[in-house]
Amino acid sequence: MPSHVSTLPDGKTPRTVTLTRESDSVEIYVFGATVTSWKVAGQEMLFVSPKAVLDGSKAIRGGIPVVFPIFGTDPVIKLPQHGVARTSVWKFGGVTSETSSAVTGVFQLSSESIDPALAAIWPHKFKLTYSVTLGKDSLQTKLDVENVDTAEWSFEALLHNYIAVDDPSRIKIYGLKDASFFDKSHAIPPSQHDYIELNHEIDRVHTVADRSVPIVVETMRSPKGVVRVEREGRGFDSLVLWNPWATKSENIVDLGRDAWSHFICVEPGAVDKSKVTVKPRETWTAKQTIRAA
Ligand SMILES: O=P(O)(O)OC[C@H]1O[C@@H](O)[C@H](O)[C@@H](O)[C@@H]1O
Repeated sequence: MPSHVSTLPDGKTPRTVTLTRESDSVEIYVFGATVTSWKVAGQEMLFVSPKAVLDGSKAIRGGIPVVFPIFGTDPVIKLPQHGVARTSVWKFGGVTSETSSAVTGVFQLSSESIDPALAAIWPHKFKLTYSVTLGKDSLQTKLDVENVDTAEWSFEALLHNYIAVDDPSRIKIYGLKDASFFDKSHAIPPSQHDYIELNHEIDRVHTVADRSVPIVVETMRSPKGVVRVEREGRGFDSLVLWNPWATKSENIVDLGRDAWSHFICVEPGAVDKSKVTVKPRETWTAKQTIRAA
């Protein structure tokens, strides 16, 4: 069986979907369409906080939350931080493709099914389709944003990957040498190398001109110690790096004391200067593939 759906105690409402192929698997909560586990030959590649809230009352701390239609907060659009997608219940549209090398599950969210209070703040009509494909040593997630309204609107979107690492001060991140950035934390100076190393918190929004260059993280784990994040399509021009380090993580209630030392967020997106405008009936598509080696 390529997929398994677990349900809430009523026995009917889907809670998680698990896709499997050979000894690999991916688990997705319908709450937020949040990927909460990706295992390659049994090894977990993503971080989920031991204090993550999984009952649908709060965005899940870890895995791959989907950020839409704002990134961070917006002084004009008064939506909650990172928007509505990560805290809405998505519909599982089923397994749409299964070959010997990959299996794909699809999730949908439309403006009609978000919290009416949030829809009143951001009243644009949209359809999101999120396709999760488990391949050999790879996880691909594709986001389609369709404007089903009568006027154009703008949005930000981002895939907030929490990549599991053992010690963020030992990792190296390649692929951002020529990228411009602004640093929300103003914590670390630009790297003198062709990689980024961390010894402090980081909260940086990069604009990446060349999407064909993958972001490569040497996680120093074993056996799969290299994670590549590739971006395809016209969509993801931004790349955010985030880790709150010890001091800032004290204020994050669902993170836990030392949890900051087990992840680096590597987040492809279309945010800030790369904000997107879609016309009526237009669909914007962006895709990432994460590979483990
Ligand atoms: O705590 P949240 O809402 O999940 O956000 C976590 C972080 O997400 C990052 O993408 C932002 O750049 C950070 O500024 C933010 O703190």
